Amino acid sequence: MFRHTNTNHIRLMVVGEPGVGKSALIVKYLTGRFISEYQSDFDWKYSYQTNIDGEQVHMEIIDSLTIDDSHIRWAEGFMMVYDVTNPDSLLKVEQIKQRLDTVRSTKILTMIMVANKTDLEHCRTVAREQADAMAVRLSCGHVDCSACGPETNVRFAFDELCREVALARQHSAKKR
Ligand SMILES: Nc1nc2c(ncn2[C@@H]2O[C@H](COP(=O)(O)OP(=O)(O)OP(=O)(O)O)[C@@H](O)[C@H]2O)c(=O)[nH]1
Repeated sequence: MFRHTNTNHIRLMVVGEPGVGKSALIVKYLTGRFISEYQSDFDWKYSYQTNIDGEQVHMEIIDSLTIDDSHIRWAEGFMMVYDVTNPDSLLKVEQIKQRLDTVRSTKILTMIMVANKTDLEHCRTVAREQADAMAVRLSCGHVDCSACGPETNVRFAFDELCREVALARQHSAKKR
């Protein structure tokens, strides 16, 4: 899938209400480790090389405290994170989507919704059906994750977003 693109350089942004586990998910993806308390007084841009579907991919990932317009224009793919124990964080996803739509000239956004903290299933207050319905409304994938659980789902979420970005590039290249 990636070989049809001009470059395997992909720019991602992870967004969501404070405390949903954005930094924890990124660090888990990059290092395979869960860091429970993460100092987050700054915006961070990570650079990471990995192999997806047999191809080398170089990605940059922004973990931002504030959702800056320049970052929204910079990113090609958005990971919208909510916390399954915090219903407000799900509502925030829709608000952020509206913000992204306003800042971007196109309504077609490459994004994935991530339900984080699924290790706290016993504390879940977000109805799975409500979140699934939102993912359908926003036309995006929806993945369960836990930054302190197995690495597999976290890896799947980031890799899947990269695949979506590569697909979106192919579609826009065909239109030209
Ligand atoms: N149980 C559990 N706790 C998590 C998980 N992910 C993150 N946390 C905890 O949630 C808290 C917030 O995590 P962060 O990664 O700092 O969240 P954030 O979204 O980056 O927060 P801001 O930087 O404030 O926007 C920390 O105490 C983490 O240890 C998870 O999957 N499960």
